[in-house]
Amino acid sequence: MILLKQLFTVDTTNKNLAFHRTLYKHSNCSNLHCCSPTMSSSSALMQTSATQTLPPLHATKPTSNSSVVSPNYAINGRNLSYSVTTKQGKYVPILNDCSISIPNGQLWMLLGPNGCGKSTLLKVLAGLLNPNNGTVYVNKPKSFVFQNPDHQVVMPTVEADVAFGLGKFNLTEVEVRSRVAKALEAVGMSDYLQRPVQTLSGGQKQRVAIAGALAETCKVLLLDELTTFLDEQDQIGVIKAVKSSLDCSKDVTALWVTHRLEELEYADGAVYMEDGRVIMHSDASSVMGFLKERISSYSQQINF
Ligand SMILES: Nc1ncnc2c1ncn2[C@@H]1O[C@H](COP(=O)(O)OP(=O)(O)OP(=O)(O)O)[C@@H](O)[C@H]1O
Repeated sequence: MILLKQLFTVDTTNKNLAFHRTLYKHSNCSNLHCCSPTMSSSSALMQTSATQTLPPLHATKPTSNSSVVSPNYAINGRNLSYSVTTKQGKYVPILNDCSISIPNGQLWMLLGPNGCGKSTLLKVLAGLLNPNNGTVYVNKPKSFVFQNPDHQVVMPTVEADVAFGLGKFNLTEVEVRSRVAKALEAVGMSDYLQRPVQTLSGGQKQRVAIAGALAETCKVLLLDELTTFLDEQDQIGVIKAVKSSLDCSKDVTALWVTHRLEELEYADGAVYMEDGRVIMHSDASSVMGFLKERISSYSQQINF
């Protein structure tokens, strides 16, 4: 496992967004192109020294080039490229011709070394960034949950926080309570209804944030490295909560950005990125096998 972490944790660049969840509670994340994330000015496509020495890649599983809107895919991004031009006028490519298709009702992981473009791709899919090229289809409503648990919860109690986004639906009090109860059950937090949010652990806050999205009947969860700040117990709690909420509802799809390979065991499928490109897009066990082989080649190389 140490080697896996070496491969996936070389560049410790910024985490560059501190958007507050309230923004998304009001907007439902569908028309946020106007939000302008504060991006790092560090150079893009920062390939890690570890992966530079690796042997050539396996063939990437081809993805369909069919219609952008497919009833089978909750998320379908085709040939997405994204670049920025710095204040100094330097052109910085970040995503290069990325295609990604996530079937309805499944939990997929978006994996890759630090700085390979995972968060940027997720933000493009969320509509937070406009791609320079390509097309995006994501089922609505969609919700984006950020990695810092303290940015996720805004109300004094768990119940109030999960109910917070429901104001726009004109629901009766009974309907609100029922949605909140169902959402908290889906993430295993039913017993925490009246808990002050400041007494929750980081993982519990993440689960409350996910419950808030589920209460709003979101169809797609875009989850950006939720376990980064959590201890091991909390990490497992959050990933299991996502899995069980998908199992409960059947029509919620989740894309989970991570660089922890051990989380792959909970996924139906995975997309592996390097250097701004999608390298592999397949079922979870194939991607795991591919990455293990890659890590083994790497460890053989550094032993000589
Ligand atoms: N606005 C920007 N200007 C310059 N470089 C940027 C900008 N936005 C992102 N980058 C760079 O693009 C690369 C990809 O960033 P991104 O955050 O998508 O990577 P990541 O795979 O999510 O990384 P991590 O695992 O560390 O979170 C990084 O090198 C980052 O510094």
